[in-house]
Amino acid sequence: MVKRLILLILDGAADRPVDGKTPLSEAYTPGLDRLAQNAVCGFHYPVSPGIAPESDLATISLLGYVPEKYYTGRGPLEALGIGLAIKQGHEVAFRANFATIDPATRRIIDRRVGRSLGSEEARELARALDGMQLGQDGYAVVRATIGHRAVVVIGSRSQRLSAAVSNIDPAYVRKGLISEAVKDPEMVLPRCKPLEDTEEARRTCEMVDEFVDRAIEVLEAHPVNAERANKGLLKANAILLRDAGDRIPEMPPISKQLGLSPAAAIAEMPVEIGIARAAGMKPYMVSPPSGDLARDLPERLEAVLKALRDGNGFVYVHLKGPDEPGHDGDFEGKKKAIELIDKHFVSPLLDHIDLKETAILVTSDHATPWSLKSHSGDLVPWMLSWGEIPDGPGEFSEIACKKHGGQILEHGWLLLPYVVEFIKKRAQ
Ligand SMILES: O=C(O)[C@H](O)COP(=O)(O)O
Repeated sequence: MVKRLILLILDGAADRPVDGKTPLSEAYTPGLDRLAQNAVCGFHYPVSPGIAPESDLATISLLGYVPEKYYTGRGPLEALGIGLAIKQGHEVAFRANFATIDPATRRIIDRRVGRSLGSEEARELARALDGMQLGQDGYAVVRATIGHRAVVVIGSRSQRLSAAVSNIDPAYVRKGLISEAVKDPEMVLPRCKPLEDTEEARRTCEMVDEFVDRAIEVLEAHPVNAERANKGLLKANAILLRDAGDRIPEMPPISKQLGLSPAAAIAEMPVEIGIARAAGMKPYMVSPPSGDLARDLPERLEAVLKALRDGNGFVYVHLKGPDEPGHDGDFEGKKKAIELIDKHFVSPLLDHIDLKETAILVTSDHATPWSLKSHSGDLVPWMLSWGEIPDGPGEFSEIACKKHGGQILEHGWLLLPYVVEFIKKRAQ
């Protein structure tokens, strides 16, 4: 009988075959191969066919929550992940990126400052922007998170604001509350557009534009950027805002949804920590990604083992590794990230669990094809490994799961119910 289920999400690991190969299919993964001896596998569209989701939307869907019903934007989840409360109606939270632009033309040179901004540098820059006064009684709260990433809250002391505003980031376009990755975006810093015909949305856009414009001046003049320029590094002289939201999603606890409790989460990025909190999971905190997977993964593994020892019936694990090389068009880097996760996480995990009692569901939140350098709406493979399953595909990849033939799910939110039902039926 399954006493516990581990959901392992390899961020961005899924890919689009080129010459019949993907980083997953080419990676050396003895741990995943062991899981694939006793497994079923298939595919899912993380949200719905044709949607190239961001990680947060895809993860909420994969945890079994229908986005149209629960999703309220990435900004509030990033804020929740770092313990920043939002005053609903008077504040709007955004996911932000420090970026490099040409201030004269507003052309975006690099949306992530070349992934070269240290978290301490980002904290100094955030401090220079935090508390900025906007309009009559507006303000900005700015918190750096990991690397070039940040959370920005735009607020007004007396007036109501709205999250129905466009992204100040061309890489993701807003369609209602969700954002989708844009293929070959025009890399120019846009102005904010209200997405509803209300005074609140117009007012919020005015404050967003004022913040973004004044941030360029402050960042251009900041000593951190003078130092970076002297070292020949890209300046972090702009801040991109996206995925506005004005409230935390109200989601029923996942342990109730699954009938597996209690529920725990091991996640590296603020947004997934925020999702875990919103879903009623206990986060087992780990240090932020250092850029060295071999150094970080043992700590992640230890946190998972502690969550299992503590008696959690559902453990959600979200490992960031493969996504960034996918965004950077780096096939070898993505393959290497998968191999390191296998070597330092999956393989040693298997030495500590009994697959007769612990089932493991491995998947990816979305595809980040290295050939596209962005998220895509491609089908994503999933694999359920459990000792009671007599055989399996023998390896975990888009190629192997296609050959093995398995359930294709139109929406990611169908996956966990399908897996729980599969286990129940087989256990009878
Ligand atoms: O790495 C992240 O924070 C996201 O998953 C991708 O966001 P980006 O496109 O701004 O890097």
